[in-house]
Amino acid sequence: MSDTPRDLEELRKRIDELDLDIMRLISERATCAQQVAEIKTERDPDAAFYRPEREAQVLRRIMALNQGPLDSEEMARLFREIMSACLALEQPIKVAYLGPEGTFTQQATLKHFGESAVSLPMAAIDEVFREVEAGAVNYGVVPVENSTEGVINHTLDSFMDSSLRISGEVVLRIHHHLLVGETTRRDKVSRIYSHPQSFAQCRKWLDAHFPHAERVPVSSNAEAARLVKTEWHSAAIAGDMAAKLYGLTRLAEKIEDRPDNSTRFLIIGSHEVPMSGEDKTSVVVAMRNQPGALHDLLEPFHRHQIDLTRLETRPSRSGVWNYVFFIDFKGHRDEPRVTAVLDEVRLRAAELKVLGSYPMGVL
Ligand SMILES: C=C(O[C@@H]1C=C(C(=O)O)C=C[C@H]1O)C(=O)O
Repeated sequence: MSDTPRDLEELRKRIDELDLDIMRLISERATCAQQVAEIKTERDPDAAFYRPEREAQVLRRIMALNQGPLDSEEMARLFREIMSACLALEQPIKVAYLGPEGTFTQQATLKHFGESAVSLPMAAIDEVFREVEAGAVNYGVVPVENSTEGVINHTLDSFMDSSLRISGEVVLRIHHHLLVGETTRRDKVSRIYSHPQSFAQCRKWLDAHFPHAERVPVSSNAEAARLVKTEWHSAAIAGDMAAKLYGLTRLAEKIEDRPDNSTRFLIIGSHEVPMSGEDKTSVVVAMRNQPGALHDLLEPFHRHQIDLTRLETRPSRSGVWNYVFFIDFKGHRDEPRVTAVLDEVRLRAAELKVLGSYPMGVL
């Protein structure tokens, strides 16, 4: 490629012009979003500005129409931030997440709502639920399942007692690193801190590389990173956010045993979300303890050709029935075939609770 000063100068001039165009267009977009907010408030003074189904549609459209050279996910991420900033102009959205700061749940929160959201760390999953229930925040974010380690029971249990709805999902690729501080003697690492889930996700790597180091489970990856800061013989297994927050460096990168290791998080709120066109529904069903109960439950889904994406069983905490099933499937509760299935299941079940219909994760 020719790289004479003249070409460079011209390209930079063109970039300056384009930046002005982009700025003008983003400002015009922000003004439109402000006008949408005005119309919403005129119609209903308590209207929610944030519309998850509309945001999902905006991002899907961008991904479908993008022609490169940036890849579609990268392009959608940029638009995610533009929307986040437009929304914050009206009212920054407040989101409680399972903390502390620097956890993967915070990373998922920012991935879903963008950097302009106000994110508030909570000490436990039920605290996230409580903050949303109390109306102290607009939404909450909690982990629900990991591709290596399976379901996070605490989150499922919290849904049993809550009236909150699921209003979205976000899937995050989880990359773990072995992190050390400035004073760590790298050849003398004798203790490794992490969350038990992360230890489980990196078990083989640890057995191969640090078979003799003591593995100390702590309440979060971020807590592990915090502890390492002051201990010269310790390391932590944690992600990028925790590394950045505590100024740690990576002794080894991406040490998770499975390269496709990912965690799914749920967005919880108090509103029902209208159809976005590509939706999922989550329900919890209690069945009586009798032969064929699971077959009876699943048969209507099969007959109506509804795609199940997850099925979990939890022990019931009430004596009346023995099985509680958490089911995720494709479709929105307002679609006729979904309504039909739910009506049928309701007849067969001891109890059915729709936890929410929500857009399938886009980013
Ligand atoms: C502008 C709107 O409101 C909000 C802002 C959006 C945006 O910037 O595109 C999309 C959905 C809402 O969260 C809208 O409902 O269209």
